[in-house]
Amino acid sequence: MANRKEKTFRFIIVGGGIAGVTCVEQLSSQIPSADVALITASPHIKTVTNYRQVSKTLEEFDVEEQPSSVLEEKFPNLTVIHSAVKSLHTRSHSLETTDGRVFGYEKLCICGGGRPKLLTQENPYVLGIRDTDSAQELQKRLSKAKRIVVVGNGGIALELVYEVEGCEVIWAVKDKAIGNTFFDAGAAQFLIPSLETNKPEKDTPCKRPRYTTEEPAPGGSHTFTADRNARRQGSSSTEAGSALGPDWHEGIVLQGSEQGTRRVSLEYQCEVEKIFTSEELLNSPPQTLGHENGSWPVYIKLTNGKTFGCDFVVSATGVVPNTEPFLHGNNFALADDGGLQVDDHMMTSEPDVYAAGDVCTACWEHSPMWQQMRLWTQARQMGWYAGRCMAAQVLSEPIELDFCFELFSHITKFFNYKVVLLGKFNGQGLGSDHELLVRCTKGLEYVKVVLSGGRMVGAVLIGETDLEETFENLILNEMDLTPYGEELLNPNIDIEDYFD
Ligand SMILES: Cc1cc2nc3c(=O)[nH]c(=O)nc-3n(C[C@H](O)[C@H](O)[C@H](O)COP(=O)(O)OP(=O)(O)OC[C@H]3O[C@@H](n4cnc5c(N)ncnc54)[C@H](O)[C@@H]3O)c2cc1C
Ligand SMILES: NC(=O)c1ccc[n+]([C@@H]2O[C@H](COP(=O)([O-])OP(=O)(O)OC[C@H]3O[C@@H](n4cnc5c(N)ncnc54)[C@H](O)[C@@H]3O)[C@@H](O)[C@H]2O)c1
Repeated sequence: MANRKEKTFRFIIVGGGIAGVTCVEQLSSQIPSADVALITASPHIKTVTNYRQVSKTLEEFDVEEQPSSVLEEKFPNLTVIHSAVKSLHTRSHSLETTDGRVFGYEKLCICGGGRPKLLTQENPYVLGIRDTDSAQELQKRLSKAKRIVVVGNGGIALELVYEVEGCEVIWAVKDKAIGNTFFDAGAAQFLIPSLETNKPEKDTPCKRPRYTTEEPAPGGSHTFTADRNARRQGSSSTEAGSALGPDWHEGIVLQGSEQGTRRVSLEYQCEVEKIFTSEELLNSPPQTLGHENGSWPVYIKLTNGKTFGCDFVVSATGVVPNTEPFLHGNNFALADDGGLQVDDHMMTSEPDVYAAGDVCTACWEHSPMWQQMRLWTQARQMGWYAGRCMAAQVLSEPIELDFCFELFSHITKFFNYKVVLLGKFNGQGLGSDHELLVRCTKGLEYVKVVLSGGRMVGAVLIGETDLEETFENLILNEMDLTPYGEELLNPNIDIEDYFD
């Protein structure tokens, strides 16, 4: 490295997202005298506000973008450096930023997050959503759009197709049902009517002790149209805000160029074959257009043979860890998903280098009820725990894997329903060695329990079920539930009293 070290810090944290900021807060509170630097490429930092511990492992909070001065005022020994890390030299314990400065560290934590795994990087009509800028770009482009195509079947796609109004949405999913990263086909079936209306239909609980689903035919499609006024009546009013947080879409207007209804057409079990610009289309065989006219700026051909013209494509196809600047010349072990492998102390394979949040992959032997998903909650938990591990090492204190990694838990909202996911909520990794109990009341709630060897190992709770704490306890206690059988989901039994 040509440049000399400007300063050596005891701790450097890279990344001003939830993982990095939480790590800084934890370290600075535990060792207030330590010199800490936060190096971040973004002008603002993300902080957790209104934190609420819902149960032993479930937590809820808001995410706010704030100026970094807020953090510096709180922690006098903290220096925030607004620049991107260009290269890391683990042997000399130093890193270089894009503005040519070099900083030394005793301990480093990489919290560089992830970036959208776009269908293609080169096409200006293909958008990804990650931060405030990309959300604002989406809002701007949407305001002039008549039709968009959303590709992907995870969190962003679920939120987007529900929120967009005044613009036709073609939603292309690889799977047989919607929301494959969070739900199975049964939950998807429960949610689908919300695309047409938000009015809850009052039915009596229908207990479905064994699980059955009706799947769309391969390559099948469905169109859902919602009445905007009906939807407004059903939804509670929300204040607009500028921060991209768990309710990121509530801070921006996702309104297309037309007034009125929401219209979502679902294309199941298909992927993207090709994306054409209108110029490229001129040079392709005439049948490529299908029933489309040639006046859209971009066209997308799906593997089910259909071609759609649209104003732009949203690629909601997951994230890739932001590892590039840190790899060259170093010897990091990478996981299959491209993340920096970390052990049960959030340490990477390089000495004195830790990692947390979306950039890392948890490679310790997980608790049977936990799995990594790239979520705000886990970014916060990992950042917090990485800070504790770094401090513990410096202070020569022992530390054990935190309890939050015992049980996977996530609380969120999809299609205006509260959604709680616990443990192996989709029977992940259980093969055929599990059974499901399902209770479903159309428009009101969907409760699914995953049982293995008579014990509850996971649950999906959609709606105001109020079951999260009891089910969390049943999973953590590993209680044999065989004697209760299907009574477990009997709506006429107050399950809390049952297990008191
Ligand atoms: C639209 C959207 C909605 C979401 N909704 C939810 C939700 O409802 N619930 C939920 O739990 N999760 C949600 N997520 C996931 C959640 O945002 C992420 O899991 C979480 O933000 C990851 O935090 P992080 O700190 O690891 O990374 P990030 O928030 O990505 O932060 C990374 C930071 O590192 C900085 N950085 C990157 N490279 C460098 C470099 N070379 N040098 C210096 N700095 C660098 C970046 O500028 C940034 O400040 C959503 C994600 C998106 C995109
Ligand atoms: N409420 C929430 O909890 C929430 C909301 C939004 C986003 N998030 C998180 O933000 C991150 C980004 O969200 P996301 O929706 O992009 O990712 P995701 O991982 O949730 O979903 C990605 C989806 O894209 C599909 N996919 C991948 N490659 C594809 C391809 N080539 N063609 C078609 N489909 C493809 C996958 O099957 C999957 O359905 C994720 O970590 C997600 O968990 C969470």
